[in-house]
Amino acid sequence: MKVVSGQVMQLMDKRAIGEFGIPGLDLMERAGRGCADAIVETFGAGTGKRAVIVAGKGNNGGDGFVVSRLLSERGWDAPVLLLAAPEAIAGDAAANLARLSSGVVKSVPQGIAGERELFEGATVIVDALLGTGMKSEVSGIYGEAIDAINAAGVPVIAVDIPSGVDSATGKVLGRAVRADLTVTFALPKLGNILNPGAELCGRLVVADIGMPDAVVAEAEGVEFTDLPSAALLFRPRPATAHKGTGGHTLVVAGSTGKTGAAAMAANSALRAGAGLVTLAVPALLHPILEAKTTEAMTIPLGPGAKGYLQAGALPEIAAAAAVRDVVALGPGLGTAPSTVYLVHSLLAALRQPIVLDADALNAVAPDPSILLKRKGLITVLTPHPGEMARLINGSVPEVEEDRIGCARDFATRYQVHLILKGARSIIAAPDGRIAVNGSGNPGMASGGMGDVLTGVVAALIGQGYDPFTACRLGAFVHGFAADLLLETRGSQGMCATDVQEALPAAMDRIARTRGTHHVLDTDNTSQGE
Ligand SMILES: NC(=O)C1=CN([C@@H]2O[C@H](COP(=O)(O)OP(=O)(O)OC[C@H]3O[C@@H](n4cnc5c(N)ncnc54)[C@H](O)[C@@H]3O)[C@@H](O)[C@H]2O)[C@@H](O)CC1
Ligand SMILES: [K+]
Repeated sequence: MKVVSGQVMQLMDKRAIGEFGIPGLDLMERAGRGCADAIVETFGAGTGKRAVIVAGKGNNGGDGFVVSRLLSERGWDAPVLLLAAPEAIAGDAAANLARLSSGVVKSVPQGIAGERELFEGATVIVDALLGTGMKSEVSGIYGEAIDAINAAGVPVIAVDIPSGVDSATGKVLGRAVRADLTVTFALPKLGNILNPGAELCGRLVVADIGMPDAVVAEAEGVEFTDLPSAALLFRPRPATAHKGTGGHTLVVAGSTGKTGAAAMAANSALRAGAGLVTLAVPALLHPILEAKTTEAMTIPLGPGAKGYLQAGALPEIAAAAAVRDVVALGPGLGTAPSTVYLVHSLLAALRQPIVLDADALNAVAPDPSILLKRKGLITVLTPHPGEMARLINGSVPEVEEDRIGCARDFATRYQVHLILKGARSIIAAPDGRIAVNGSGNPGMASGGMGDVLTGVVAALIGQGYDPFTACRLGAFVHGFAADLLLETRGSQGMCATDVQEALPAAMDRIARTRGTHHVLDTDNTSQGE
């Protein structure tokens, strides 16, 4: 599903009105109806129900006026608190204000401090203060209103986006409404899917406001991977499948104390559908990995009694890689200088697709330009924010400040695919395409999860998925396996091997979801695909 910034959505609104002749009033009517429908669906018929609409002076407030009118028609009591003088309202919003019955609107240009009793006993508060037109930090009467909404102890429905959330970044500008449900229009905005905005939205519903398909198709945006989108990416196995169809993944991993990383990457590749997996490890650790793995084949690398890989292992690894479809490089490798040298040599020597993680990323970080030696080949990096910070010679806060920008800059500059991990992982392609992953939960904040992801992405590339799809689908499958575990086991104490074992069920659920509605999208099933 496509996701756009608020600014792009404003341009889309303009195109719909200017080029396609759709009256702005119609768009506003459908937006308000989408909200009113969601409210009635959630809270039921109107008798005795009261929605308090807190409206700002722009079109977000205009949507709120429509909500008031439509809820009144359905028997609700739907008073409006307008944080402006009625004369300050213009355009479509003014037209909708004029359609409200007398006594419904209370204009409070001085703020809502004296009006809080209106919230007492309300069924729901409708936040129609600020939408995509928010320009600056929220303060003054708008800030007080946001605080009052959050303090009321009443369910909150946000119109388009919780007021105070920047629709382009998901950041809170000063303060923001915490909503239980957000009804957004035509397409989600970036602020609806990026944290902290995503969390402040509560459940997200995308209402169809009749945006022309061409406007949606031509809008600049990013992809969001939810369950139905993942199902469209997923290719079920053909009936004639054999182990060759699943590809052969080579995992180069492990050092003393980190044999688990090697085992998880290999086993996760198998659980993600790799036909064959070979695990190449330091010879000293070979007996341990032989015991830890069953289906994976193993190669003991390098003579000598070192518990880590050394530069001399290059020819053996290159020979092994030459007859495999993809190489996963990094889990548990350690940072011995000879291992770092080996990683550099492998990057220059191997022609196969490589998925780099963990210590392989640390080996690259001092001089990422080594990645340019692989220009034209498939290279995937899967850094967490700490590894990403090292790759850009910056800090974690710098990475977190602009996760999309950071991932896109690195991917385009070094011509790699990249998964920047963390809640709502960002997937970036060398041509600048971006996807945001919609699966996963806080239970995944434990060691080894990255090794599982590496195995999954490598296995998908081995199965013939193009690298961008492998990254999108891999990130989704990984998070979704963890989401399935929530249903039965909760998030506390979730282990990476639990996620590894849940991968087949996750992929099965994804396969069976084909053709169903977007998780976030109850009103509009296929826009943006
Ligand atoms: N034709 C359209 O453009 C449509 C717009 N729609 C709605 O319109 C919204 C956008 O409307 P607008 O562009 O009028 O913008 P908003 O209604 O989001 O807010 C703009 C108003 O708030 C003021 N403002 C901006 N930042 C502020 C701050 N930090 N503190 C206090 N006041 C601030 C601005 O000066 C302006 O008066 C969307 O989010 C959506 O809800 C929908 O009705 C669908 C159609
Ligand atoms: K809002």
